[in-house]
Amino acid sequence: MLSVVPRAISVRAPSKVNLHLAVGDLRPDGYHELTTVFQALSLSDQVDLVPAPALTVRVRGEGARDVPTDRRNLVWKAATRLAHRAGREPLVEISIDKGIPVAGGMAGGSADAAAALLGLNALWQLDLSRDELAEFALELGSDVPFAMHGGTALGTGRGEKLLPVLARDTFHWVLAFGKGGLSTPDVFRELDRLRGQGQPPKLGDPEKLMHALAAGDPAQLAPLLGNDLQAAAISLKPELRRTLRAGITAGALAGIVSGSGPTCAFLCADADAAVEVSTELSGAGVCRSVRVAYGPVSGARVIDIEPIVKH
Ligand SMILES: C[C@@](CO)(OP(=O)(O)O)[C@H](O)COP(=O)(O)OP(=O)(O)OC[C@H]1O[C@@H](n2ccc(N)nc2=O)[C@H](O)[C@@H]1O
Ligand SMILES: Nc1ncnc2c1ncn2[C@@H]1O[C@H](COP(=O)(O)OP(=O)(O)O)[C@@H](O)[C@H]1O
Repeated sequence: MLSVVPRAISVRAPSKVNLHLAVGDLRPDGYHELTTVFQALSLSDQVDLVPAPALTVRVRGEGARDVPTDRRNLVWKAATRLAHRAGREPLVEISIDKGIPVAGGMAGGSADAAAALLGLNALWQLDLSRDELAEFALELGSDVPFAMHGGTALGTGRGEKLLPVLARDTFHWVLAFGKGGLSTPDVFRELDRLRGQGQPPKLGDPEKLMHALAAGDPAQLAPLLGNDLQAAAISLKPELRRTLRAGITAGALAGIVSGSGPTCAFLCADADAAVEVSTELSGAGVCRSVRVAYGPVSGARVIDIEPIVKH
């Protein structure tokens, strides 16, 4: 009998932007209750997995120097936990090609973790269901379940309770990467501090925003984008104000800080407008680099399997 065993697997892992990020109260477990609308974007990392004599993580690309290659890397955690569950050693080399900015509020580490879970499930032929993988995903981080899910989704709880949201057509974005990153816990802590002083006001519910998504109308969506963490990110990095202004001056419909920042995401009228905004923003000297992207795209997906056929 012939059986096909994967020799190497490549997984594409998308970034995300929070179109709406309402932060509720701090819970006893140290997390905040969220109501968020995620959109998965075409800006991605690629994660390649190949059997190896020992667990090894390699990182290249955007911000690679700032990414740990030991047990602190989320893919390392994904591999050891999945191997433990399967009763085997995590003998795999994981190579990450980063396109997503590190500590940029675009969930790059979460994307890689989701990719590793999906890729190892295939490489080790574990046959775990999406629901079983989702449990591992949440243990690795609040954003990892969405990185597996993709598309456009409403997230509640820590952001892990996901419901798909209808988004007609494709939305076009320009992303301005910040100089340096921001730590997610620091930004949540700063929001708690600002709220202790009585500001900023909290976002309402995302109902209107979801109508605009269903209509596929960027002009209708633009004024409804909102992020409770934005004030905290700006408080820690005041130069973000200039970046946000520069994107609007360059012709974007709206700009927000992506998640905990410091990446700024600008919604544009269409693909041509996004290219124009990105060119102008690149010349404005208000950020480290600029990319165009579109969404929604699917969650982490196996894009290539190199098979060994066994007799
Ligand atoms: C803010 C968001 C918005 O999508 O993304 P990023 O901007 O970081 O990408 C997420 O909530 C981040 O998710 P993720 O980066 O996976 O965070 P985790 O590792 O789970 O948590 C890191 C820390 O962030 C804070 N945290 C995170 C999620 C949450 N619902 N409440 C929190 O207070 C906690 O201090 C926690 O210890
Ligand atoms: N595979 C990974 N890619 C990027 N960062 C990682 C990874 N694994 C662990 N990290 C750590 O997680 C931190 C947050 O990274 P990242 O997911 O890129 O940002 P954010 O939480 O802002 O979306 C980084 O500073 C880095 O130390």
